[in-house]
Amino acid sequence: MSLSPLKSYTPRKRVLPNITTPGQYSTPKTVRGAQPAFGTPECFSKVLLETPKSSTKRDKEKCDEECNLRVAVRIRPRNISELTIVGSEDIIRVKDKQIIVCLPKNNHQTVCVDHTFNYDYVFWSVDETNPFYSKQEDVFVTLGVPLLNSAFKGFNACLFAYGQTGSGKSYSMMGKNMCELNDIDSEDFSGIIPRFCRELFKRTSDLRKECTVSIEVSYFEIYNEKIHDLLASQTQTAPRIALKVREHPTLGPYIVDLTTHTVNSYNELRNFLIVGNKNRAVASTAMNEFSSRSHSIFTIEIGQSKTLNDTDNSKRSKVSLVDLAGSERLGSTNNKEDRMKQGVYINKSLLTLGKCISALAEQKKNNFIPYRESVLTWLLRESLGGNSLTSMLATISPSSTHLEETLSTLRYACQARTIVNRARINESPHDRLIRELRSEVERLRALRQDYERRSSCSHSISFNDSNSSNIEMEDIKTKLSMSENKLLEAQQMWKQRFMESRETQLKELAEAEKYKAELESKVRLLNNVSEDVCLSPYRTNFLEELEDVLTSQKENNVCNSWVEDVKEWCSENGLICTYNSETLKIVDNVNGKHTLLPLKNLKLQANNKISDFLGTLKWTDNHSEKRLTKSEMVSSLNQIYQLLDNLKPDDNENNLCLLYAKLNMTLQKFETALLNNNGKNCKTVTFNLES
Ligand SMILES: Nc1ncnc2c1ncn2[C@@H]1O[C@H](COP(=O)(O)OP(=O)(O)OP(=O)(O)O)[C@@H](O)[C@H]1O
Repeated sequence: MSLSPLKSYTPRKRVLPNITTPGQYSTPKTVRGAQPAFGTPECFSKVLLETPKSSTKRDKEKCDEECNLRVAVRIRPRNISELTIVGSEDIIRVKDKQIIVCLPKNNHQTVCVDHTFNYDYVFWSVDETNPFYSKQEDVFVTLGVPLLNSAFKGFNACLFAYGQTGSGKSYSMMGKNMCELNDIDSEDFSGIIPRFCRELFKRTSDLRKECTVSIEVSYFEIYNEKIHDLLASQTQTAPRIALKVREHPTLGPYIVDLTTHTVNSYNELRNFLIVGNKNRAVASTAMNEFSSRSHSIFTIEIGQSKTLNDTDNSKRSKVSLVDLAGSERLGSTNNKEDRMKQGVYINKSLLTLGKCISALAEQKKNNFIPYRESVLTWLLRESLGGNSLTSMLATISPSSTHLEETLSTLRYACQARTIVNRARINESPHDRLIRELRSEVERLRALRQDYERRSSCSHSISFNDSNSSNIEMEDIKTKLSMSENKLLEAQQMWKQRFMESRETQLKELAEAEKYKAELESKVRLLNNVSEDVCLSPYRTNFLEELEDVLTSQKENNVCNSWVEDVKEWCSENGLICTYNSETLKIVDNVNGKHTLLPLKNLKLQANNKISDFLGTLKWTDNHSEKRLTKSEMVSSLNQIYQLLDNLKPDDNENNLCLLYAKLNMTLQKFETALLNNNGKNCKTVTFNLES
C-alpha cells in the first residue's frame, strides 16, 4: 500500500481586472487635485490586487512543505519632518488584514479611493493609544515565533524586511539603538532578531536534555554587490575585504572565507550581534549617504541530533534574517524626469529581487528566475523560491509625503504573497520515511479509534449503515496493519544501518586511537632522544615531516650506539669523547689536539674498527680552537660534577665535607660565570672563589 499522497496547495491565481502588467494600471476617475505636472505617475493609478488565499489549516496540517510566502506590513509613527511638512497627512487606513491607501484631497479632507491591499498580517504601530497598536513583541510573536518553530522542525526559514529608507526596517528587525548592550534587550525597543535569539536559547536549554544542539552564526552585508563580513576582526583604518561567492555542487552558493561562530549562550550571540551592528554602523558612517543602500544578512544555523536509540536522527536548519537596503528611488537630483528615469535602478540586488519575485509569482513551469543577476538573490535563492519557509515584512510610513514609495512597497509586497515555496525538513531520506510512516500510523489509529467509539455508541444504527461502517473499518484496519508493518520494517532497517555505521565508526575510532598512540610514542621518543628536533613551519604535512625526522632518528640511534662504543674506547685510551645530536668531539689532552666530526657522516663508518676510524680523522691543535659551544661547556661541566661526585667524603669527616661543599659552590659559580659569558667575545671569565 502506498501512502496517501500529500495534498498540494495551489494558490488562487491573481485576478487583475483590466490589468495585464504592473505598469498598466488604469487611472481612477475619482482622483482629483493630486495630479503632478508631468503626467499620471504609476502611484495614482487604481489598485485592485486580489491576493491569493493563504494556505488553509487543513493544508498546513497535511502539507508542511508547500507554503505561500507570508507577507506582513508594518506602519511606523510619523516622524518630525512628516509632522511638520505643510499639507502632509496620514493616508493609511487599516481594516483587519487590509490596507487602504487614501489619496489626499485639495480641501484637506481625505477621500478613500480603492487602493486596497490584502496581507497575511498588518501591524499598526502609528500611535500607542490605539487599541490595535502593535509593539515590537507583537511583531515578533506573529512573524518570529513561527519561523523559530519551523527551524526547530528542521526547515530552513527566512524573514526579510523591505521598504523605503527610514520606514522602520532596522527598527523592526534589530530594534532601536542596536549597538547598545542595554537597548538590544530592552522590552520596548528590542527587535525581531534579538528576540528570536533569546527565544532560541530558551528553547534549546530544554531541548538539550534529549538531543545535542549546535548553533552557529554569521553576519554579513552586501553593498554595491560586494560582500563584507561583519564579524571578521577589522580595524577602522584597514580597508574592508570583499568576499566572493562560490557555488557548491550540492550545498549551493556559499561565501568563501565568511566567518561562522559557534555560540553556546544568548550572551555570546548578543556580543556577535553588537559587534556586527557596530561594524555596519562604522561602514555606514564612512559611506554617509549610502547608509541605507546595504543589505545585512544575519544567519543562524541550528543542528539537532538525537541520541542513539531514537530514530529521529539529525536535522539541520538555516534561518536567514535579512534587513534589505532602502527601496526608495535615488534622489540625488531634483529633476523629476531624471528621477523617473532612474526608476528602480538604485540597487542591482533590489532590482533583481524584484525581477525574481515577479518571475516566481507567475508560477509558470520552467520559468527562468534570474537569481544569478545579483549577489543577494543568488545567496537567497533557496529562501526565495526553494527549500525555505519565508516571510516578508514590508515597512511603510503613514504619511502622504511618501505616497509613491508606499504604494510601490505595497504592490511589491502583494506580488511577493503569490510566491509558493516548497520547503522540506533537512534530514536523511530514511529519517523522513520513518517520520512520514509514523504520522500515517497515528492518523489511521485515530481513525480506527473514532470508528470503534462510534460503533459502540450507536445502537440504533441501520443494517445498511452498519454494513458499510464495517467495510470501512476493515479497510482502515488493513491499511493500519500494513502501515505498521512498513514502519516496523523501516525502523528495523534503520537500526541495522545504525548498528552497521556504528560498527564502522568504532573500527575507525580504534584505528585512529592506535595511530594516535603510535604517534604519541614516536613523539615521546623524539623528545627523549633529542632536544634539537626542529619541525619546519613551512612544511604543511606534519606527519610526513615527523616520519622523516623519525627515520633519521632511527639512523641516529644506530649511530648513537656506535658512538657509545667510540666513547668507551676513548676513555680506555686516555681521550675525552663528548657528543651531542649533531657532533662528536674527541679531545687528546696528552698531545694537545682535538677533532670535531658531524654525526651524520658517522653512519658511513659504522662498521669500521674504532682505532682505524680515529686514524682517518682530521685533528686540530687545541690552541687554535676558537670557542666552546654552550652544549660543549655544559657537557664538560657535567663531567667535572661527576668526578666531584666520586670525591664526596663520608659524613663524619667534617673538614673534608666543608672543603667539598666549598669546592662544589665554587664550581657552581664557575659554571654560572662561564655560561653568562658564553657568546660574548671575552677571553677571561671572572668569579669569586669560595673562601
Ligand atoms: N515602529 C516604530 N516605532 C517607533 N519608531 C520607529 C518605528 N519604526 C521606525 N521608527 C523610527 O524611524 C526611524 C527610521 O527607522 P529605521 O532606521 O528602522 O528605518 P530603515 O527602514 O531601516 O531605514 P534605512 O533603510 O535607512 O536603514 C528611526 O528613528 C526609528 O527609531
